[in-house]
Amino acid sequence: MDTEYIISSCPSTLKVFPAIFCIFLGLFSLQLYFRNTSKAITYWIFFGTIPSLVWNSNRLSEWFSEVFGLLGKDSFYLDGPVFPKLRYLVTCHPQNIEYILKTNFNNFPKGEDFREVFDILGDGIFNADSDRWRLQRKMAHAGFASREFKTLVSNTSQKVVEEQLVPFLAHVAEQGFSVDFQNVCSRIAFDITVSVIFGRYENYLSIELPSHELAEAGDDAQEAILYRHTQPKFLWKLMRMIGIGTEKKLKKAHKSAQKFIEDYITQKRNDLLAGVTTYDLLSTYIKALEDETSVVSSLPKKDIFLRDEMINFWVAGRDTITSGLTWFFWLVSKTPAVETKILEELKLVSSSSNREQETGCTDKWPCIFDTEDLKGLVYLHAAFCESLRLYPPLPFNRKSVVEKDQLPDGSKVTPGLEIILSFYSVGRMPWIWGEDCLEFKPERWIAENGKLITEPTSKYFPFNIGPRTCVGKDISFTQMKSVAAAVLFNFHVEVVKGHHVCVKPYVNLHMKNGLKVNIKKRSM
Ligand code: HEM
Repeated sequence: MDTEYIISSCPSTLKVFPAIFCIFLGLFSLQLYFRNTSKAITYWIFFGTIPSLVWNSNRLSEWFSEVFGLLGKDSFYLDGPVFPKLRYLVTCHPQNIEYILKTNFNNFPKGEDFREVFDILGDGIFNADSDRWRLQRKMAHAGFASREFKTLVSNTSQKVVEEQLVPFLAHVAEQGFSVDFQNVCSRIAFDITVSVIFGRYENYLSIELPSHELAEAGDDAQEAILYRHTQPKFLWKLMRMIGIGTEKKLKKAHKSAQKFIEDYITQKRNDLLAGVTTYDLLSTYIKALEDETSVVSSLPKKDIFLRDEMINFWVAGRDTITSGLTWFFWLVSKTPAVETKILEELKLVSSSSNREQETGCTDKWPCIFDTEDLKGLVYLHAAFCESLRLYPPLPFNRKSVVEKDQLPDGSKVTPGLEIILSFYSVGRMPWIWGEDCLEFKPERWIAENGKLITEPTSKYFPFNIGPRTCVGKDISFTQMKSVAAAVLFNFHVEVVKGHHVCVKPYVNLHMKNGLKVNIKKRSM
């Protein structure tokens, strides 16, 4: 074919080419449509499953569970628009999850997409992969495992519960008005988290229900990040470039959070220079970064690292504890048999002879439990394991793929595909947890000898598993048990009749309408 011919036939080529392209696109989409459409999930011509994804974006966790249930299997693909190509594998298959998070961990990093969506976490541990992550993990592990830090966690939880939570609830009980318990949990989680990370008491839970710029920045950021999860990348990037909508809100929230944390860091440096001894995470990190023998001393841009790491810890702690507590109280309030057993256990601990001598707890109101008491609360611990199974604060995790691989259930994964691990759905499949999987049964976690069962970890992922297991798992139980023991023993929490509980579209699993409750004082 000579050049002259090509030029002379150009106008008709220009007409024919789009037509050929459209026919190809149509055939390809039809093939996709006929191959995949089922009752469980609709594949649309040209758009794949993206319309279904967008349609269900405000109830992703529930939608995934419905699709798994209808398909009767633990994995399915979500195909994006034909052009550009987007593909997800959604799975709740326990062996797949174990393979991705543990057995072949190195093949499934967080990846670039994760970092883009969560860019506000900067250089922090959640966004890190490979060697950089290993270094940060080592550092975090050392901080969380220290005896002094664990003591600080117990003391601060007890202090915040005694000085803020109990007086606040006593006030609500006296006034007789109803209160949004999710808001109470969010405020107490904020105060507890800020106290262990920054060594500060912000009194965000107090009778006046004050506003707090850092807490509000966190809420705004969550909303915008969820939007990024459910919209095509080009759309939110365009919004970010122009500075409109949720992206505008996110930018403001990010700046505000950074400024707040930078101020905390400056004040902490001054305290340390003045010789104040503290064991909160911020102090530990400042000291380590200044110590030339420390593993993190070689890190570049130390100030940015310090700020971003603290933002990561704060985000990691606050919203998970809020979610863990709120769903727990709701489940307990609607399961009186469980509440009775928790109270019996608390009564036993509160009236143990040693304790009575030390605190005289049975005679006085309110009764606050300390770390030693909490260790003995097996049934309460089991109740938390069970509520986290049904309502994991982080309902899913995302992973990318480095090399072509096949998962234990036979699903094929290739680079470019994103894998969504649906922790929420794992706890809700009858073939994984039994026909009674939707029932709240702490007994699932207690062996015949009365000890806690740890075996179901092969199908239990609320804290992740493998090398990236949550570093805050132990402190979470201390904090949540400390709050739950004090609240249940001293108050009766009753959900307002007719209040509708449903899941909020958020990165963390929160309640859309909050949790409206009435509080009454309880004397045991
Ligand atoms: C009920 C409470 C909690 C739950 C259910 C929970 C759950 C999780 C999950 C699922 C992950 C993995 C996330 C991912 O890979 O993207 C994680 C990681 C992490 N969690 Fe938690 N978390 C809780 C509380 C906390 C607390 C209180 C802290 C600290 C203040 C904390 C600190 C972290 C950190 C630093 C990581 C990152 C670990 C890494 O990437 O190596 N978590 N958590």
